[in-house]
Amino acid sequence: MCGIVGIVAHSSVNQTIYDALTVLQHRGQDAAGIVTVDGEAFRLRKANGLVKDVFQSKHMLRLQGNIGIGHVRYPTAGSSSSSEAQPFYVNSPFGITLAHNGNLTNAHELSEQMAQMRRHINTNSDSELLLNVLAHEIQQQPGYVLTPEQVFEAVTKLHARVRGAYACVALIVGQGLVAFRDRNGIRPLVLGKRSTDKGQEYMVASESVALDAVGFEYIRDVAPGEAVFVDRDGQLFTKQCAQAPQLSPCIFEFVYFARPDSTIDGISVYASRVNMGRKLGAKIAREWEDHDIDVVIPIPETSCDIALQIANELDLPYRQGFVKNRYVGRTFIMPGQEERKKSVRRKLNAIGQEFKGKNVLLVDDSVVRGTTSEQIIEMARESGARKVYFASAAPEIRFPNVYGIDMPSSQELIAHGRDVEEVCKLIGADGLIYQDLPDLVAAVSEENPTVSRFDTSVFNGQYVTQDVDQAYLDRLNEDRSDDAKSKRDSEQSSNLEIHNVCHP
Ligand SMILES: O=P(O)(O)OC[C@H]1O[C@H](OP(=O)(O)OP(=O)(O)O)[C@H](O)[C@@H]1O
Ligand SMILES: NC(=O)CC[C@H](N)C(=O)O
Ligand SMILES: [Mg+2]
Repeated sequence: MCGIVGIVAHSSVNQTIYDALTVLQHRGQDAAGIVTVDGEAFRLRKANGLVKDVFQSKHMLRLQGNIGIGHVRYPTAGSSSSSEAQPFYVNSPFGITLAHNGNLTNAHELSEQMAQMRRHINTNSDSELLLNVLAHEIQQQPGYVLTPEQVFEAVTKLHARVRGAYACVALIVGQGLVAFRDRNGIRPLVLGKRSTDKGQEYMVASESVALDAVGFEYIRDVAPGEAVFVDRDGQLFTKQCAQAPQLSPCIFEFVYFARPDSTIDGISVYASRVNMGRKLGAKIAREWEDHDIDVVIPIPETSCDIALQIANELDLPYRQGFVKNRYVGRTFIMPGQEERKKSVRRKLNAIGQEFKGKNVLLVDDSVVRGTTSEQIIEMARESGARKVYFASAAPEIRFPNVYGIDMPSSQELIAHGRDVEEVCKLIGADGLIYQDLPDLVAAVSEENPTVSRFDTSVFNGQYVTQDVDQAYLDRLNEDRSDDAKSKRDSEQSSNLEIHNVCHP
């Protein structure tokens, strides 16, 4: 996952974009970048690292301008090299820079098309390809000033070429800011506004929490397939640019990725997690009628709201048995398995008295590779737990994700090719229970019944773009499994970092 933000304001945007990125940090910890337009020049700062480390005062001072975009990255294509940090830039037409959340499923095809159009792509990032497709389509529009209709036509043509998941924001020098969401609306994107003495200001962001943090008012979610254009005079234009759009948001945003205080497509992430807890609690009461659980303990941080509701359902005490080190980030979105493994014990520590002599039910939002559950169960036993049961608010994850979550290889998923008993044994639990998929879908859609379809591919292998076949998944596995990545990243450490934009 990645986080994106774009702002058109009447005063400097550098600090506001920075602040918005800090509340989107949970979507990507690998790299961060901001581009502003200062007169006719782009100002860019991007590098590997967290927002607080990438931007020092000297960079902020150079990021002048009233219009800008930002990105936090969690790589799902290409490498982790800083040269693939975003936003990406092309100098023609006008000068365009783009930030992308998602993952394209026809990158190979696009790469061939770009070569035929004699457009040079310097990295393996699908986002660089997407920018070049946009640049190509804008290039086809005549004149020196782009009309909103021309921008929308370019996005319409882009939708016709590009497949997969993409929520994007782009700046076009001298023209304005354009943002768009793929025809399935797989990744989230919201639009907000702020009134000032000088007039209206607009902002787009991955999650509504970013609007809240910087004092923008939520207008609405960008619709699937829709494009938003804020021109150089600050006027807002919107248009549906895709054929047969159908909202199908990624359900994993609600399970894990998004912050609980965000609302996505009219669904409160927090409320959906409470519902997940209610439904899973009911299943535990039903299937483990004679259970001997003494206490419910969450695995911080994402599962806390879910576990509290399970405790309520089962009429059991809820205890914070693990303390989270607030200075360690999210484990699952770390780049390699070694790092992820080490991070669990650095991040979580048990409070002995909550475990000693007790039968505990540990609750997590999901079990993906099993990195967390395996170690956490071991820690609970080391702390004296008598029995350790485990509940997952998401069903078994058995299929790769191709839309912006780095789960490229089914072999790395602990539930792939295994039944619940086998997984239970592997993670070392005394009992394991998963949420059922219809219950998960109901938990989320209850909050907005107008959203009837979700991408649930990691659970059932049904990909909403309908273009993902075994050959694609095999190639993904070859390109991006943990082994392939570590080999490639070490080979590419000397990747040329070409940033032909004013760089503070
Ligand atoms: O089975 P695994 O491969 O370990 O992945 C699943 C775990 O990873 C995530 O936690 P993470 O530490 O990333 O973030 P959190 O603090 O938001 O829970 C998620 O909440 C699970 O705890
Ligand atoms: N997680 C994402 O949204 C990743 C965006 C893009 N595919 C990249 O790898 O940079
Ligand atoms: Mg977690």
